[in-house]
Amino acid sequence: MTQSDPTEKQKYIRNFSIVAHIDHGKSTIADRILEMTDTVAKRDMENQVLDDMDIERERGITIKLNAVELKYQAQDGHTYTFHLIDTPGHVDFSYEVSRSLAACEGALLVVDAAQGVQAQTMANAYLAVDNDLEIVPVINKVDLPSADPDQVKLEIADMIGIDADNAVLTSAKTGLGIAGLLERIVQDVPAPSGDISAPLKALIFDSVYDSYRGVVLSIRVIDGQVKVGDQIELMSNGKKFEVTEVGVMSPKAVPQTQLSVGDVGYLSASIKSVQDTRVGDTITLAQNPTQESLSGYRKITPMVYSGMYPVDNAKYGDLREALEKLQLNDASLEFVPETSQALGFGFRVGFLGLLHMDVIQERLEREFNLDLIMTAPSVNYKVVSTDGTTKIIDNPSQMPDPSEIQEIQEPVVKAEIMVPQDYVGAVMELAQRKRGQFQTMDYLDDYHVNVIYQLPLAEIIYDFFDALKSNTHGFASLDYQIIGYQPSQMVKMDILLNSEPVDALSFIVHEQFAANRGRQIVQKLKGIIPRQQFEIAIQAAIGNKIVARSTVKAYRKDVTGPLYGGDQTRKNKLLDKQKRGKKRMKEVGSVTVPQAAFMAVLQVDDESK
Ligand SMILES: Nc1nc2c(ncn2[C@@H]2O[C@H](COP(=O)(O)OP(=O)(O)OP(=O)(O)O)[C@@H](O)[C@H]2O)c(=O)[nH]1
Repeated sequence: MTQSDPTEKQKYIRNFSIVAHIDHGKSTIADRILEMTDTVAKRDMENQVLDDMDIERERGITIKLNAVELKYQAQDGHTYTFHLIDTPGHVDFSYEVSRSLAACEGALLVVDAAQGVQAQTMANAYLAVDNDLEIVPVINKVDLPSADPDQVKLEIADMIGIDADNAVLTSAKTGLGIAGLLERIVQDVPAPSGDISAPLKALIFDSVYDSYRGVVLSIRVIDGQVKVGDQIELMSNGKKFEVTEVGVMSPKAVPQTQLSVGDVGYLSASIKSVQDTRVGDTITLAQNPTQESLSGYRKITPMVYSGMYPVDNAKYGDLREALEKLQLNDASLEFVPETSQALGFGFRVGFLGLLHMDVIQERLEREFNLDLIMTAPSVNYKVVSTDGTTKIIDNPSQMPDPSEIQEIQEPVVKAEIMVPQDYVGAVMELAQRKRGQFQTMDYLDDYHVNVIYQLPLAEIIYDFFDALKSNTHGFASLDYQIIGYQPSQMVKMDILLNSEPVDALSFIVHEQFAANRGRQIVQKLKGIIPRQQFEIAIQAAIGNKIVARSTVKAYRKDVTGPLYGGDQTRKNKLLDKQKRGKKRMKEVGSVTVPQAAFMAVLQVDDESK
């Protein structure tokens, strides 16, 4: 089959992403671009228009990728259609980056002029290179007094290996350089190369659930075209649907009659089940299907698992529905039903990291109005039994009896820590403490070192990143990937309340830290579990061996007791607070256990005794 010439429209399309290390200014650059192309009227311009979820605004981070269409009148007199796809920068969300890159021909690689190249700059640049994208280096925040664009150019060349002599210098804050950046997009990013006369081939790179329209897909048309009334087929499962609406985001949804080769837009087709659509899947026409689907995205597997239980057991169905809806947007979110003796019916949920977990929990509570109890996050372990079988365990309470275990293996990561040479000692000390094994150390230029360690994932997911930042005054950056499993001396710690083991409080810990962690957790729980009308004995045990114990004395609680006088508003406030706190408590046997107890294991410090 010969490829037909690109259409006139196609020649003037530019599809690009913005990639960067966190906080280097992607969202602000996107805002300026929207403003300069009059996509958003100045008066409607809120900061970071693309970050439209409340949580994103509040935390100032981008969680979901967003695609927006804008028109740009270039100096050559033509009007270009830009599709800008914003991507998140946090290490937890790097899978979103790879999804959006597959829909583009180019990437703006944004680097902070004061901070220079960081670990995620490199990781994202490599993803862009893997996707054969044209990279436009952008050095942002040149308004900062500490900006050193020439140094950053050298870093981009030395550390990433792309020519940065003609990098675009911008200040997204003042708007400086943004006009030049728009021209560079026209010149450097290639027009999409697909074939309009070929059968439809479109990539699903995102999806959201809308209660009126059903599932709304974000798509990139690679070949052919699609219009309202077409019968489409999802190539992974053969399911067919009739298209009810296609359009572009500009940045609000604007319906169109069709989407054709090179376009990035949305499509809805009365798809009711959130299970039917898979991000990374290919859409084609049922009548005239394409022969080959696009190569899917790399499969993303969760790193951390946590139990999620509704405080009110009657909300189990609501929780399932809410998780299903979130999963639609989030290919990496996994969940299966699980039961806990202590907490009742809930789900084991897999996350990419703790930030991801936090965000999901917050969305469930805010958007779906659910009160949840979550158990401490855990990685998964491979357990080789004495009978030779191997099982994957992602819930500590399912760990078999020690007498049946031949070996426990834990996931390990290759961690690349990029740091100025002065801090190498601090990094090594931290990694060593976290059971790391030194691999290699490379000088990236005269000043930056890439220190490579093999580290247990369990040590990395908790506070490693924060500890790394504080030990290096914020200069270190981290990128990691799971490389396999290694045998480790892990043990399961049980927590008993009044001699009854509480399954949801068990955790797995390295033998070396076990006794200390047992002692600390018992102390923590003593502070967290409120006094009740009877005494509560708290014990930590490995198998039958009790390693620590403590007691919460009986007490009739009256939070307003210590308040003198009759300040009723203050009293009411306290009572209100207590009532709200109650929502996140669970009766475990006869003991009332607050949410914080299940997360206490995250707060213990293996160093302090
Ligand atoms: N001085 C200065 N500050 C900037 C500039 N561009 C962005 N900032 C600030 O840098 C911070 C991070 O900017 P964002 O646009 O949120 O960064 P991001 O890369 O999108 O971050 P994530 O969405 O969290 O990945 C914000 O406080 C911005 O106001 C700039 O050119 N100059």
